[in-house]
Amino acid sequence: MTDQPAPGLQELRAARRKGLGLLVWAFVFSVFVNLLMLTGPLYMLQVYDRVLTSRSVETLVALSILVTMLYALMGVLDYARGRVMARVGARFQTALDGRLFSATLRRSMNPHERAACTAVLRDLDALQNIFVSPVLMAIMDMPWTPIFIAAIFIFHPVLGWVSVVGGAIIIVLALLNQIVTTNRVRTAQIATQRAHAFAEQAHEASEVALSQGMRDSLQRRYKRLRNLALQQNVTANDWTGLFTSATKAFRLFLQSAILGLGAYLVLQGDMTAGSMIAGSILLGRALAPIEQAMGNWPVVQRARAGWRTLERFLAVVPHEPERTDLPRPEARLAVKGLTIVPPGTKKPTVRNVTFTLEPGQALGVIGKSGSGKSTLARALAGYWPIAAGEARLGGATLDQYGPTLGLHIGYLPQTVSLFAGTVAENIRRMSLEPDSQAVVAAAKKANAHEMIMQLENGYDTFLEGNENQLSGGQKQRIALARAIHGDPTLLILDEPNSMLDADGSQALNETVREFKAQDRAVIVMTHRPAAIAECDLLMVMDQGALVAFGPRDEVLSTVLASNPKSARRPQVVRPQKVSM
Ligand SMILES: Nc1ncnc2c1ncn2[C@@H]1O[C@H](COP(=O)(O)OP(=O)(O)OP(=O)(O)O)[C@@H](O)[C@H]1O
Repeated sequence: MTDQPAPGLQELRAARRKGLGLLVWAFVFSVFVNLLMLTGPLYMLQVYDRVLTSRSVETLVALSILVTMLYALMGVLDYARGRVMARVGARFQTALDGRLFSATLRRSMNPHERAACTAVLRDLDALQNIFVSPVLMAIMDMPWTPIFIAAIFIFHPVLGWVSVVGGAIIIVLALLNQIVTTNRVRTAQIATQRAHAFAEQAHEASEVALSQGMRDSLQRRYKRLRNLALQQNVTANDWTGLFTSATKAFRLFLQSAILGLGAYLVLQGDMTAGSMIAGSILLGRALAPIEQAMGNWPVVQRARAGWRTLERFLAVVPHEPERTDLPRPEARLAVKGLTIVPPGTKKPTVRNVTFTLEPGQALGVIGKSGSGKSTLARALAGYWPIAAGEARLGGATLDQYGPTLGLHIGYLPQTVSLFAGTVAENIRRMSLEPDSQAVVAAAKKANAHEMIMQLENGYDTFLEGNENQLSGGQKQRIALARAIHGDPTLLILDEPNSMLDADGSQALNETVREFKAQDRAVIVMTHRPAAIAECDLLMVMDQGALVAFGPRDEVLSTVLASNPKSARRPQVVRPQKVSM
């Protein structure tokens, strides 16, 4: 825990350091690759000044064999450098993948942040991408630019100075490129992300989109977003392209200018023809990294923007504190003054709720739509944070269990989500360790076993996430089996029979009965009378407050049976253990 870097910038730097050893190797390869870049100019120099003057074929052959070998070596080293850089990127990505996934998962509980969470994962890709793009290698080659230009000075000082001025103009173009395009590229990226997010949302809601005649409207909205993104991308590309082309043309011109100037100096007898050709080639090599970096500048800008976003994102998601594993708790739930504020909002939707649930009891929670039942379920399942008050399971607060809370609580949310995987994998909560016995036992308790056996491949039927071949009731039964899997101490079921038929409902009640018999506890949030058949206690909620609590029949008769609308006045019946 103590050796963990601080969230945010320190984490990113620590991830970058993971590849430092390899980066040193890439740099060493770069040194040799750049030295070998001198092969071409030196060959020219020798051919023009030695071979052509001596007319020696043997020298030409010997030089050519040497050059072939040197180029082959350069190719090998350049390839090795590329391989090493790809691995540097892989190390960086691996160092952050797990932490980022867990951080985005935690932030996803706030619906306003979900799109940003997906975007952050893409930011990591953009950062990893820079290691495999040619731009980083071009940056590694840049320190050689002044060395190559210095070598041109050896041929002739005039050529050297022309190269310096030419190089300076190219650097000014590169800086201008950055100044002019940075904001434009960023705006274009944001617009593109918005269009992608909209498309994803539309795909998820394809059922309603296609059945409610929304296709054209959605398509028009998508096209509007795409056109906006396209316009901005085209503008950004135009500017980048302008600078890239200007640089390329100027570099080619400069090479020819050096050649022309060199020819003049040769005519004046100030230098040899070989130096003239070698100088021109050397200038090309000196300026190539700048040109290459400019051509790939959008990759750098994207990565820089990604780095900043990741830094900000990780800084606000602390590391999960390491917790001492607590033993399996007793099914005693003590809730005191519980107030819950949904993530991303400020107003509590459940206020000051107090109650106790003993082992062997089942509690039904009823109330009008929007009264706070699901909010309570989410907080008790450890999904939403508790704003005030506390909830203790077996004497420990929920957060003291850390991630192991899920082992002790089985939670069936109101909206069922299944993952891409087999039925068995879904029931065993996507664990990588198969445990067929526990899976089948959970499915049997959830009355899902027979239904699963009817599927094409039984427990090994592959489900495509939420959009799969199952009916609503079938999904609910599999999700119930997932909640029961691992024999949790407390079972929290939010509208568990909203999609079940009479048999399913009956089986659910049997499961609740079995849980109670094993001295565990169950909480059922529901609108349906059938779901509270096994409940000993009943809680009535209204506008986020507990308005009645006590033995089921007492609460039903005193609060609801008389006048459901009067349920606003608290009529709390003291909790007590109901004899069974
Ligand atoms: N993610 C959220 N962000 C902000 N407010 C929310 C969120 N989810 C629910 N609420 C608000 O919390 C209140 C209680 O909602 P909740 O879903 O807990 O009610 P419920 O009793 O379960 O309703 P239903 O019976 O319709 O499922 C509502 O006013 C709702 O608008």
